Amino acid sequence: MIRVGQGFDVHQLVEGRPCIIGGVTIPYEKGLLGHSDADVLLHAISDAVLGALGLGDIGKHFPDTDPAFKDADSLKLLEHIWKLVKERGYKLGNIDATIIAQKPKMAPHIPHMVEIIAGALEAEELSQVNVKATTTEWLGFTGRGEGIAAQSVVCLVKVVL
Ligand SMILES: Nc1ccn([C@@H]2O[C@H](COP(=O)(O)O)[C@@H](O)[C@H]2O)c(=O)n1
Ligand SMILES: C[C@@]1(CO)OP(=O)(O)OP(=O)(O)OC[C@H]1O
Repeated sequence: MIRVGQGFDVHQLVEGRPCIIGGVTIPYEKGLLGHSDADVLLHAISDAVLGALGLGDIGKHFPDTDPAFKDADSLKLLEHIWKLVKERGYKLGNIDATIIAQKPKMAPHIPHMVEIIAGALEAEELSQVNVKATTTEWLGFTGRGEGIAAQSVVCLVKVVL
């Protein structure tokens, strides 16, 4: 039995915030705005995982009106979601994700993001986690550097005992 989910998220780029993407703090003049640490990639992955199991979305589990999640570490939120996956008897098949950003350059940071995500989702091998980046060729809100988007697809596999 396999289950598939997809996730999409956007956060605004502003001055005075850290730029945390995929659990990695990327040196950049701006950072992502949100109630949590605004890790747009981990949010897209969280939504994909929740979607695969029919468990709603990240806002349902961690409301942005709840002070408990102010400046929350999105890796911790993903780890909590992963417990729900394991409780239901699933493990990671594979995950594919795309960061949509004109700047900063993601490529040097992607191997570190993959390691972090693979750790949180208890991947058996790093090839189960793929992270990509693309610009939008200066077009739209991402192209103008107003924000960063991310999307993800995840496949979960039922553990056979
Ligand atoms: N923020 C980004 C965007 C892109 N990359 C890498 O550059 C390649 C070319 O991007 P295009 O949008 O021109 O297709 C892309 O395949 C990524 O490897 C990046 O590192 N950071
Ligand atoms: C993560 C949460 C909760 O702190 O806040 P944000 O950082 O605003 O992120 P978003 O992707 O808008 O939705 C989920 C929120 O409930």
